Amino acid sequence: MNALLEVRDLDVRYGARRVVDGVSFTVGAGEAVGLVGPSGCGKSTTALAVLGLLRPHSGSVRFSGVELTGLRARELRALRPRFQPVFQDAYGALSPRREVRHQIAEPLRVHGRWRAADGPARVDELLERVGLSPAHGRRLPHELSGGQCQRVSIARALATRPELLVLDEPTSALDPSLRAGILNLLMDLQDSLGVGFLLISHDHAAVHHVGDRILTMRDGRLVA
Ligand SMILES: Nc1ncnc2c1ncn2[C@@H]1O[C@H](COP(=O)(O)OP(=O)(O)OP(=O)(O)O)[C@@H](O)[C@H]1O
Repeated sequence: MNALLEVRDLDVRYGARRVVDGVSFTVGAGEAVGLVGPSGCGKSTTALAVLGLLRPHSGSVRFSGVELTGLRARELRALRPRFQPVFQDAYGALSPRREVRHQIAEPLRVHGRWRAADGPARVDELLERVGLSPAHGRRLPHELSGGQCQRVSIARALATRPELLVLDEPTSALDPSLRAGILNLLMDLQDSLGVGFLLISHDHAAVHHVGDRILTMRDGRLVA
């Protein structure tokens, strides 16, 4: 399997404090890799560095062979359609006053891929892909459940047909009854779209459910 994402000797510090210490791992094309560990061990910081949203002190993050550390914002933006984040607080990540179909379309507009002729059908297809219907697209976020909001976030992340999703605690804000639905959706998307995942969670059961491979982090280091 080709390494889609290759992280080598990642070292991230907040001021003098080293929070990620020599972390190395890969995610292959279409592979689901789980990153687990207790609260505060550095998982979210690793995710931010992988997404290019936080500059590491040292180390390398390569996506599809391209070194992300030190890229200019414009260069990173050009790659962004290929790897997309999904965060824990799906409701907070959505604008409260816009119908969700417009929010799903947003990455297409931002990256110049929106076409009036087939854009709306593409949004409906994305809604169905995540287990919602086109009618859900006409709702505002507060008219959806937490699980449905997370599905909208995932649909939006999929709009540009990314090869990798970086999901940081995507089920932690949800009722246990809704968690399994989202985890099953992720496995279904991996099968049907071939999209790879880096799935970050403190919930071992969730990550074991979905991950082809599990990385365990403690105090900023990978321990297994
Ligand atoms: N912006 C920041 N400035 C300073 N310290 C930070 C910052 N963000 C996180 N930290 C600290 O870095 C450490 C790692 O945080 P991080 O959020 O990466 O851990 P985590 O494993 O994702 O935990 P959680 O699941 O609780 O978010 C924690 O001790 C945290 O308090």
